[in-house]
Amino acid sequence: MRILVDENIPLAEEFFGELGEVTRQPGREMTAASLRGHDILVVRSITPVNAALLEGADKLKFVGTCTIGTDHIDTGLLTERGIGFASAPGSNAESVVDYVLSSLLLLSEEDGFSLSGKTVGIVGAGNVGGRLATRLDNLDVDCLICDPPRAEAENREDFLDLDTLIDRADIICLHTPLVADGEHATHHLMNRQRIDALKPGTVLINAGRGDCLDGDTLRERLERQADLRTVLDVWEHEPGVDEALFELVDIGTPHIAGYSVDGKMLGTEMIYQAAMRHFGLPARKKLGQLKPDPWLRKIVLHSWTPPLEALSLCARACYDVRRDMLAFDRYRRRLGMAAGFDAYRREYPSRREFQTLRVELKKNKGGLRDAMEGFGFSVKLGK
Ligand SMILES: NC(=O)C1=CN([C@@H]2O[C@H](COP(=O)(O)OP(=O)(O)OC[C@H]3O[C@@H](n4cnc5c(N)ncnc54)[C@H](O)[C@@H]3O)[C@@H](O)[C@H]2O)C=CC1
Ligand SMILES: O=C(O)C(=O)[C@H](O)COP(=O)(O)O
Repeated sequence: MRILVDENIPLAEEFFGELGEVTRQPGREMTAASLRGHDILVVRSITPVNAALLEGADKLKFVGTCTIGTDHIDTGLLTERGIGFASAPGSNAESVVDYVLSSLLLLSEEDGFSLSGKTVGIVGAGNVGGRLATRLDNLDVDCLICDPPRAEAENREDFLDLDTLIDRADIICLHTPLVADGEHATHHLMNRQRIDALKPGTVLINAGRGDCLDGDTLRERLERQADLRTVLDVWEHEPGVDEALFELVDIGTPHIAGYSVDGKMLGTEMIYQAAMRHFGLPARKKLGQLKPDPWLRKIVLHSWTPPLEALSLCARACYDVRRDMLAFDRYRRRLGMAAGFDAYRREYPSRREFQTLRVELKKNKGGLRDAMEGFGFSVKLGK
């Protein structure tokens, strides 16, 4: 078999090599011509798998995307053409939650607020939003949820509509998929009326999809009144991000919230397993054998540390969003926005999830253990 794989997918040779020849290509350069003769296509979010690309599907039997989002895939067309398909739901959800928590820690340090005094509104409570709610809940942070599809399916009367959530929350986190139409469409879910309704001081985070938020309107609001705190990992028209909006946000990163080593490698493994199922073959390779050890395995807190100090110490040691903000800024100054956006993602440095870090506590009191576990670290009580 011949397998065409995006250049930015780790362990593709290790997983897919047993099936045949693996060819790498930058995702934005994949065309019908490059697809010809391939049996399997493995992509990331930057490759639209649509009628134009599938012109070259002369032998294609299976498409996998090593991502959670599937808005770049014409799944209906794949079904019509009898081509198997799989995505990697949940693969990098922990990584996105780490990103959001690191951003919140940074803003809380800069502005001198405590997360425990804030109400966080989560829009889209699936794998990412649901895990974020659990971790915040563990820290006794009040969470409000807006997720109309789940509210309907599960009869959840405690979920709110988006306008009520905007009215009540101090921090709003968008984790919706991009859905173009239908009852629960999310294109410009944060539209002019909702962006104008944001209270001064609101923290707005978008780590879902850029098109879920009307970027021009947000830019206009920030130009008019610099009274919001904004964190954008996803943008309209990536990689050609609006420079003026980028300059105005507090934390701006190039769609890397889900870029932990753990999340990316799990995505590859999930697509490998799905491909093997599709072809009726045994999936013998396991990620456990292939994943590198984290650079930092353990932190020992020798004496009691106030929980918030301990959290930010360990979170920063594991993943600090500042690294991505500063590095991306350097890349875009050197290469220009679009080239810098893609180059930083391609050369992304190693990053491990909070759950890979073991925190050893010599003394546990004042809810320290609960706070550390609640934040996602694995905790051991030492002697
Ligand atoms: N920035 C990044 O690097 C990453 C971004 N993502 C994006 O985040 C999205 C969410 O990821 P998951 O939580 O894993 O997906 P998921 O499919 O597990 O959850 C999405 C949730 O959004 C809800 N939803 C759908 N329409 C809605 C609406 N109109 N209003 C409110 N809620 C709505 C769904 O009911 C579902 O519970 C992905 O679709 C992807 O686009 C995912 C991973 C990494
Ligand atoms: O999983 C998703 O959905 C994502 O948004 C990816 O983590 C983003 O990575 P790329 O596919 O754009 O490299």
